[in-house]
Amino acid sequence: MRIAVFAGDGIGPEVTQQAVRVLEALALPGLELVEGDVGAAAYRKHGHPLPAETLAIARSCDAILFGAVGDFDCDGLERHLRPEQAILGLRKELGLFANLRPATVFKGLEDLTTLRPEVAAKIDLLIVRELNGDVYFGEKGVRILEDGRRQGYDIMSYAEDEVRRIARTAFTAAMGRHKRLCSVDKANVLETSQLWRDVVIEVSAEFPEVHLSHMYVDNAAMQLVKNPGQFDVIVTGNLFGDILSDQASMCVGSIGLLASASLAEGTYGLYEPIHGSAPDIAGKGLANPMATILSAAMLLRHSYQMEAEASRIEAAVSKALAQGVRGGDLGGTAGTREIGDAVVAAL
Ligand SMILES: NC(=O)C1=CN([C@@H]2O[C@H](COP(=O)(O)OP(=O)(O)OC[C@H]3O[C@@H](n4cnc5c(N)ncnc54)[C@H](O)[C@@H]3O)[C@@H](O)[C@H]2O)C=CC1
Ligand SMILES: CC(C)CC(=O)C(=O)O
Ligand SMILES: [Mg+2]
Repeated sequence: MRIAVFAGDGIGPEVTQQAVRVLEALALPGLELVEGDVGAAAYRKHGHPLPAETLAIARSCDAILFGAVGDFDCDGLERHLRPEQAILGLRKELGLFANLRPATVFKGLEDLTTLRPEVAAKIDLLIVRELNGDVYFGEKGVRILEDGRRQGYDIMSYAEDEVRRIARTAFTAAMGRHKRLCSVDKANVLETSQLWRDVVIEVSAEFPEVHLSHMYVDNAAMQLVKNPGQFDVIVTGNLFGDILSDQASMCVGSIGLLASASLAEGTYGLYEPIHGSAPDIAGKGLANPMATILSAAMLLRHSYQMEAEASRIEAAVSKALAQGVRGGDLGGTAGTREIGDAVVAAL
């Protein structure tokens, strides 16, 4: 088992350290962890947020455990040197096109979400976000118009094969759950979304057992708060999925709880919390590492088919929460290390 560990910036190293402790506590046979530099930390050391050495480590491993990148001090750098290019670059270079972001309410947290407990309690959804295309990877820049005004632009596009493969991932995920798939787009305004919708409908013919519905993204944002229990699997593009998953995190309690898997074809994957580097709390030992710990569980499940070990980690997180171990993000006082201790003890 050879796993790359890219901790990154801000709270990245703090939360990753706790996830590594949990992996080590499982005494997995042949576990080898290989650290690499990403983000602002890598830029300062190597002059690039995703150095060739880091990419080589990634390619030499079976999976990546990723913390977070981002540092407001780097916001003035040219875009290709900004810390966020590390995660975008890894996703693109490694063909990590399918981002799975599950959101469920842990027992005992129903009162701690921003929704009414009876609304939150029904949440058990999976957001399947396309990760290699959309406006994030289109041509972009700032140009000068004829009248001298500056104009920023980012091209949104999806090719049909890109939609087809993420749709298949989402339908397959729905088959393993409650067989309901909601495709979220903005087809009433965007041509990219109309093609998205047409292709998702084409792919649905391969999955006759799955009930497919469509929803505009603005309505989806509203429905996630009004009645999130209606969703089983949501499939959507890169930008909409990014936004909706942060929103879903608060529907279940905190962004410090949401894990993710970014998968390529096959078993290779990158696993990271959905949150960023949280500069406002970095270095203070306040970050909730549970999202990263749960990402390590997803790593064992998806890249190594270690279902028992993955479930063991998830049960330990659940137990720690049930025992009342709560970070500041959930209104508690437990620090990053203390939460890590509690999860390790609950394994
Ligand atoms: N995959 C990645 O590496 C991502 C990187 N970023 C980057 O992170 C930096 C900060 O971005 P923000 O928009 O502030 O998003 P953020 O997710 O880092 O933080 C948003 C808010 O949530 C809180 N928060 C996040 N994770 C938490 C945790 N584990 N425990 C407790 N509280 C937590 C933060 O303190 C902050 O108040 C930026 O440079 C951004 O580009 C943002 C999202 C993803
Ligand atoms: C920092 C970005 C590149 C992406 C992001 O916010 C995310 O993937 O959740
Ligand atoms: Mg995000």
